[in-house]
Amino acid sequence: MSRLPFRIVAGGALTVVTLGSIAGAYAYSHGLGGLLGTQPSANQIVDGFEAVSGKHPGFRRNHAKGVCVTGYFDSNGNAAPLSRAGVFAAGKSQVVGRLSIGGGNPAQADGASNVRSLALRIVTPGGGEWRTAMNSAPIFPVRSPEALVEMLAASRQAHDATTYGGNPGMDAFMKTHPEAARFDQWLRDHPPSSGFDNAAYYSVSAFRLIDRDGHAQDVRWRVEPDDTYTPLADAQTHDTDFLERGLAERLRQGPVRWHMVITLAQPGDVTNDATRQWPANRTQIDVGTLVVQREEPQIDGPCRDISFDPLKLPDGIAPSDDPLLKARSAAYAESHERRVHEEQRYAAGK
Ligand code: HEM
Repeated sequence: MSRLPFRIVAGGALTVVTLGSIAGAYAYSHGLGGLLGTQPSANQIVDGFEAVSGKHPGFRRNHAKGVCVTGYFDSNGNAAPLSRAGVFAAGKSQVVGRLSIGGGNPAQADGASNVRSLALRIVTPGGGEWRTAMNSAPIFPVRSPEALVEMLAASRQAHDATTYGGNPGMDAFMKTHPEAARFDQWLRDHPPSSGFDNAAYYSVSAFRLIDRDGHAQDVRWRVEPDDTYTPLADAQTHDTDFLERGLAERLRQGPVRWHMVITLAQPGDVTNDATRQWPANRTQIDVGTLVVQREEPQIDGPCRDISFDPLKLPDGIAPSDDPLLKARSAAYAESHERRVHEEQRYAAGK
């Protein structure tokens, strides 16, 4: 699904433009599960991505366009009292990551994307492993997989409507899901960054840190760039591939750094609703520095076969009750299964 025609046809209907963009990134089909109000299966979800974006063998079914990165995470030890995970002990852990844009089309134009993403696999010297996939928006448009199914069905109608005029599906969705307006407003207030290097990336969902005595603290995390945020320039909106090119140019000057910051929830803060941010006065702890030293094409780079499953967590980090997490884990596994099989068939000449 190309987002550019959608933007043009949608014209002044900014709500539809921005939601249409994220819907492109998280598209489901009209799966039976969604229609019946039950959890959609991973198969239905991934079939849905293919229905919206077309089938692109060997590529991720969402966030298909991206680049592999490598480097390390240098923990300063500040989170060690809160979590027994080895990654938070002071010292360095290896990182293989991926920077991407949403959507299932690997040839999508960068200029049409208003959300950037960063996925990390962090492996400690002791072998503990933490995977996280983050977006440049701190909230998500919907709070449940069922609502996501509805939104994506609506976005599909809106996409079809680019050909036939009007967007009744998305208008109807916005009426029944007013929570999605928060995400829409956030995108309007925060133009996308001019590069991969100068965006912040957020866990969106809440997680729990578990200390050595078994005490749990609800948290969210983000990485804040050392590079100064600048908004996308007008000329970039017409540029298909500036993100990877810009990152390669930036890395020629030296490593790119982000500070990892953990936000501590207070009792009563909701942990099962990714459409809501916590109040701004919550305690924030800088827990270390993410350093990206190198980028490589995803086609044969070290991130190619990794599934950045948000539930692949080390001892000391646990999931929250956010219902998006299980749906994501299942869908990422199904997408991974399909693309790795396709690679194998291609390699075998079948
Ligand atoms: C129920 C909600 C969601 C579903 C069904 C979903 C689905 C998917 C799928 C199928 C992939 C491709 C996985 C692969 O082939 O390895 C993917 C990638 C990704 N998703 Fe989601 N997603 C959801 C929510 C989110 C949220 C809330 C975030 C932000 C925190 C997010 C961030 C990402 C990122 C960064 C990637 C790219 C990972 C990589 O580089 O391999 N997703 N998503």
